[in-house]
Amino acid sequence: MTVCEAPGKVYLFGEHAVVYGEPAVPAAVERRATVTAEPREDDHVRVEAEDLSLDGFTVEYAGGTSDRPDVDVPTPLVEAAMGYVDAAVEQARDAADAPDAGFDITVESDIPLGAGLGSSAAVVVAGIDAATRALGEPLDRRELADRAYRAEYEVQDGQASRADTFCSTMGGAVRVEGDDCEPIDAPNLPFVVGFDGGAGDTGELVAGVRELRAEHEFAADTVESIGDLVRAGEGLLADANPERDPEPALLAELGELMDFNHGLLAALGVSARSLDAMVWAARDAGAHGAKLTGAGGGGCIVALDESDATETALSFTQGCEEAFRAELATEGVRVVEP
Ligand SMILES: Nc1ncnc2c1ncn2[C@@H]1O[C@H](COP(=O)(O)OP(=O)(O)O)[C@@H](O)[C@H]1O
Ligand SMILES: C[C@@](O)(CCOP(=O)(O)O)CC(=O)O
Ligand SMILES: [Mg+2]
Repeated sequence: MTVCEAPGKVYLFGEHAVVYGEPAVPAAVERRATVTAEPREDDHVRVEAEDLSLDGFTVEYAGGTSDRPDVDVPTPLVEAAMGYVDAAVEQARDAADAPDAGFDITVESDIPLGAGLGSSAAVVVAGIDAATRALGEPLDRRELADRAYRAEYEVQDGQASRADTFCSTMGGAVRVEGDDCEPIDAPNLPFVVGFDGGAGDTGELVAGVRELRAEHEFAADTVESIGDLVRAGEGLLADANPERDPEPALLAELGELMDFNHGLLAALGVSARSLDAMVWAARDAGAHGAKLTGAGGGGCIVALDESDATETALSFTQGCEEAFRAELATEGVRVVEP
């Protein structure tokens, strides 16, 4: 039995625009998906996903065709859920040159689903790592990140960047621009997350931006402007001392860029009333800046605040179901049981 866990992430800046080749800076946070992989005698894959609905469910299938789950879960949820685990298993089989390998897989996660914290990437990264290790063919981190990206790319119909999967694999803050992915030295930023209890459909939201961008030059310009602000943000991070707590002036400047980034994402149609409400609650509470994180449509916002004011204000904000401090996960994917 092999167990691996991989972190979720917040976007400091650059989601959506990163899909079109602009740079983005996500940072891994200490909320993890844990995947257990146990090789089987046959070629079946049995998946237990405890967190996918109130009751969780178990599904067993061979060669990618899902049987009925054990409990009553709507089929689209099962299909949506199985997509990522299925793609991770396929990548592991391919990497280990074991096309008929079967597994018992268990997924547990404290990353809210579809909320912009990269639960899909964490499940795929931990899944491929656990399954390849279970077959005695561990991958180095770069290859693991690459295979995890390919899995997300497939499930999201060719609409995925390398940002989430690279960040979850490496941990810490990273910079992604097209195929170019590098860890960056960043100071420990005081992230506060607000979660509206809901989710957005990543594929649909990405497709919406794609259409807007194709239709209007000003939407394409908006995407480019996001790239410009990411470059400005990177410059600020590069000048900061990663060993020290960030200076108030740095937080103020990063916060201003986050506010700007949220405005541009809202212009691209991916915010939501609940996300805007949480962003404003954070700003009113004195956060340096706040923005939605991830695909949007519902889910999470991220704010910068070293005091407790934002977390407290969010916890009293109508529409915010959970507010928490998100510590930087300096370690990416890791082995819990070899
Ligand atoms: N605990 C889990 N168990 C199984 N699958 C999961 C789990 N968490 C996330 N997933 C998969 O990831 C999908 C959500 O990914 P996505 O829509 O990209 O949102 P995000 O990555 O922002 O959380 C879920 O529909 C499911 O397929
Ligand atoms: C919108 C996007 O930039 C980020 C999606 O993040 P999440 O899956 O919502 O956590 C898509 C991508 O980069 O693949
Ligand atoms: Mg995702």
